[in-house]
Amino acid sequence: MAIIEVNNLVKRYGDHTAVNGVSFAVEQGEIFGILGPNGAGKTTTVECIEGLRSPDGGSISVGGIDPRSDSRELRELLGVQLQESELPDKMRVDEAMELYSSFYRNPADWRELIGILNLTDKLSTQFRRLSGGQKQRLSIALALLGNPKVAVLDELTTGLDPQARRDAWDLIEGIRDRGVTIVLVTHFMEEAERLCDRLALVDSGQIVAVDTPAGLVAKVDDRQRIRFRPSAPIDHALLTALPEVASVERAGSQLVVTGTGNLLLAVTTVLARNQVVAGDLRVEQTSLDDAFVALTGRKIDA
Ligand SMILES: Nc1ncnc2c1ncn2[C@@H]1O[C@H](COP(=O)(O)OP(=O)(O)OP(=O)(O)O)[C@@H](O)[C@H]1O
Repeated sequence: MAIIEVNNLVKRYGDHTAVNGVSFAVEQGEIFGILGPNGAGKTTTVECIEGLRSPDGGSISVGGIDPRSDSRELRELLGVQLQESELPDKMRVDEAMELYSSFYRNPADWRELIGILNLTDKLSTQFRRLSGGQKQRLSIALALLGNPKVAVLDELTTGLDPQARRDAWDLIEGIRDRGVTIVLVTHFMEEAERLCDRLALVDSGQIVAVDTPAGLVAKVDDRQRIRFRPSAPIDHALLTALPEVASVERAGSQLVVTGTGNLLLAVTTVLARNQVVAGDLRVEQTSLDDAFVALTGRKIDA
């Protein structure tokens, strides 16, 4: 069952159309990713879902509610991550949790949330003294305070170090396991691939594709890549002559052969026939990164 439905959403800033006819549905209980490069219209789309911006066209339903016409009901249903600048520097963690709890009819037990988010020993710490990862965790705690059915997390892990990012991923999976539907805005491929049940790829205000990470990769092609270090020089023409091979490139001392079908068997047979041994051989499947490039014609700069 869809908990969020976005139909033909249009949002303009002056004569710039930031979101241009976007439609998708988020199913209850999933982690739904919105992935795209800077300026693609991701934040504008979720701000319309959050009722923070008025669409110029199309319709949005969150649990049957129109975000613009019923903001009070929406607040009980939808948890929104605060931006860093929205918390006073000198406010302590426990003060922030108390204050924001008072905004909800049926707030969650904030001490339990703080425990889950591993911030119990920071209760009397001022916001400005928290690390980047701790600030992010606090913003997630605040987003979950109202026991929302849906949490919108925008660029949650930007600016975090790799370990803090992985911790945040575990946390998000834990929240989903508690039954919360999550809309995750990101421009990190690895994050999208690891976390999202389904993904909308967005580029220049439009949806390019919506599918599971594996489905997006399969949409593009079944191309494979083989990397190896040849034990002796091999004439590239011997490999490019194979019907399975699309290209052969040199990368330092390695050869990278791209192709389809039973590429591995075809390539290793030619190598063996020419007394060449393939050292450090690796077979790489198409990644979400490759899929994005194939579908949009450009790379996401992450
Ligand atoms: N308040 C605003 N006024 C004018 N233009 C805006 C405003 N907010 C966003 N834009 C423009 O609309 C486009 C989409 O911006 P948006 O922030 O939605 O993209 P995004 O995909 O979230 O990118 P980012 O990852 O950089 O946040 C961009 O070209 C941006 O410059």
